[in-house]
Amino acid sequence: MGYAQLVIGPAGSGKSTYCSSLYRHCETMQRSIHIVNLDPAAENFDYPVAMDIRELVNLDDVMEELGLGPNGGLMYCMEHLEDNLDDWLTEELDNFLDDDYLVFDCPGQIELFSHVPVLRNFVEHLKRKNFNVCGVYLLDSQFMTDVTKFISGCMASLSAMIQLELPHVNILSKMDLVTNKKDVEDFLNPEPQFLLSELNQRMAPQFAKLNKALIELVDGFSMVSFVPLDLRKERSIQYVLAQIDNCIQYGEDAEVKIKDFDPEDDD
Ligand SMILES: Nc1nc2c(ncn2[C@@H]2O[C@H](COP(=O)(O)OP(=O)(O)OP(=O)(O)O)[C@@H](O)[C@H]2O)c(=O)[nH]1
Ligand SMILES: [Mg+2]
Repeated sequence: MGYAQLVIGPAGSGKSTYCSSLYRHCETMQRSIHIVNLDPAAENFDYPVAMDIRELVNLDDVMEELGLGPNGGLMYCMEHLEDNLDDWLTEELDNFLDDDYLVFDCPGQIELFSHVPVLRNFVEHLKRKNFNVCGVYLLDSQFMTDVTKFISGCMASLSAMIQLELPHVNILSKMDLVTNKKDVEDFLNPEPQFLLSELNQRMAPQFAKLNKALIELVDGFSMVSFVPLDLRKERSIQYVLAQIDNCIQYGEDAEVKIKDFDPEDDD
């Protein structure tokens, strides 16, 4: 049984930064973790890249040869990945051990969840290869200070959740940039009733019924829950990781390994 996180979320939400911080955290904890780059447009990495989509397909070549722009080119690359699940991906996964923990750093294009089944098929492939997979959805805390942005963030996360049908953890990234913690705390675990009244205040009266339906939808999918992440704090990274590990039932085997270490060596 392998373990995997699929790190998704809008462009610039902090996915790659999260991956590199997670890598460093696990290094300190003497815990083995492998970060995979699934973004054909990525150029600089702060983590050792254990597997790289750019070895399969090159975005610059695709754009030049097919006359595509950056987004069309990226979609082509991802569809190329989808066509190569059975050969390229299977071969690459063979390089890992049975109980390895992989973290997939994905591109941020929203089309990947709304238009094409590539990530869904990618996940299905991982499951067939015996991976326990968790969707880790990052949202930038900068955009979480009022109810309309909160709802639109929830809807984007929900669309990923519905497409992928994975255990799903929502993360509020870049908490170090939040000056007024109270503004954001309102949205970490809000009461549906609070959201509805905020939304009704913001929008014209004719939207009242729609607002109610939206809040019920988001609440019904248990979406209204975000784990804050402050990368400056080891504790915060540890907490987020524990939530995700719990989702993919990573732990029992790991405990055996931790016992192999001499606790005296740790501090
Ligand atoms: N202050 C702060 N900045 C962050 C944090 N995480 C990411 N950033 C910054 O936000 C920008 C985008 O971060 P990335 O990690 O590249 O975001 P991404 O989601 O991988 O972006 P794409 O791959 O383009 O979709 C960069 O300038 C980062 O330095 C954080 O926790 N705190
Ligand atoms: Mg990135």
